[in-house]
Amino acid sequence: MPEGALEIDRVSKRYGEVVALDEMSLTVHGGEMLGFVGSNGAGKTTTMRIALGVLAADSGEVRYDGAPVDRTTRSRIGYMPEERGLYPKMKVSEQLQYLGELHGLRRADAAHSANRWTERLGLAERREDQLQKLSLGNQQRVQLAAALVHDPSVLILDEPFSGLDPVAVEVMSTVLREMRDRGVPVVFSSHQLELVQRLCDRVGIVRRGSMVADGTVEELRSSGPARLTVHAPRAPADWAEGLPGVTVESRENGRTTLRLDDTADDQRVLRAALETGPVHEFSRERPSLTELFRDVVTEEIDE
Ligand SMILES: Nc1ncnc2c1ncn2[C@@H]1O[C@H](COP(=O)(O)OP(=O)(O)OP(=O)(O)O)[C@@H](O)[C@H]1O
Repeated sequence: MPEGALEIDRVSKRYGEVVALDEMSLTVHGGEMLGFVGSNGAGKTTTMRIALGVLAADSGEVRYDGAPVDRTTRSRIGYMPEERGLYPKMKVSEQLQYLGELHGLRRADAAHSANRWTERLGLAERREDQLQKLSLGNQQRVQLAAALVHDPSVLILDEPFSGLDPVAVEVMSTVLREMRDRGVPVVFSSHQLELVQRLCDRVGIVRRGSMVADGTVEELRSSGPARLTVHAPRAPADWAEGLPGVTVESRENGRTTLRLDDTADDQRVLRAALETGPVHEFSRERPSLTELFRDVVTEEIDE
């Protein structure tokens, strides 16, 4: 059972004047699924391509199981590129078998694995079709099969869920969870934050080529600002103004939504609300991953 971690250690990369990665670091442990999120151009694809070795870093190191990734370990990686790089005119099963052999499987094992994955991913009926005759969603399933056909020890997937229908999303999610449960480190990029929040053990948020937040969804959520909803129907409009660490986000029908930073004291807020009359609701919520992400992106725009 594969158990090694994939480590990306202070990797930097420039394209001419453009700094694509600036000391990017991330670790995915065996048996862990990491969601890699960030705005367009933040550096996700560049990181993954460097991890796979199709692109060279200017500095930094990529390790698997403690050792720098070399040709042998590279062949143990299953990769799903963003620009789906399969042969349009080749038949599905031939293509998968060929890729399996390219990764070192014997012909019979590659054929067996190609059959197994096409069956598993609902492509059994399409094995003899040219890839280009398949719908885009089915082509994507073939791409996943191509990443899996050699039974990889590491899985790196660039936006594997984009453009998939809900059934295909479930198939993809189940397969990725299974790989994770078998001890494989799984990392995928996505802009579908609810899906990332639901599936991933850990999330890394990347901004301008560096990791700016990394942790379990719960850790990230508890590190972000809390939100408080207070229903005090008799409170005047300005009741929460001037409370330290508190920003009023909205107010509607006597219900005020407040954002609390680390210096805010929620009990002081409660006392201030009670001074205005009855308080029917006082509930504290942590931000969703979408809100955290928006905060990071907003900071980027503000700078
Ligand atoms: N071949 C290239 N030549 C020049 N600049 C590039 C090249 N590839 C990427 N870049 C630049 O590097 C930066 C990082 O791009 P990258 O594709 O890694 O981002 P990303 O996070 O994957 O974005 P997206 O979510 O849009 O896929 C961007 O500024 C991009 O314009």
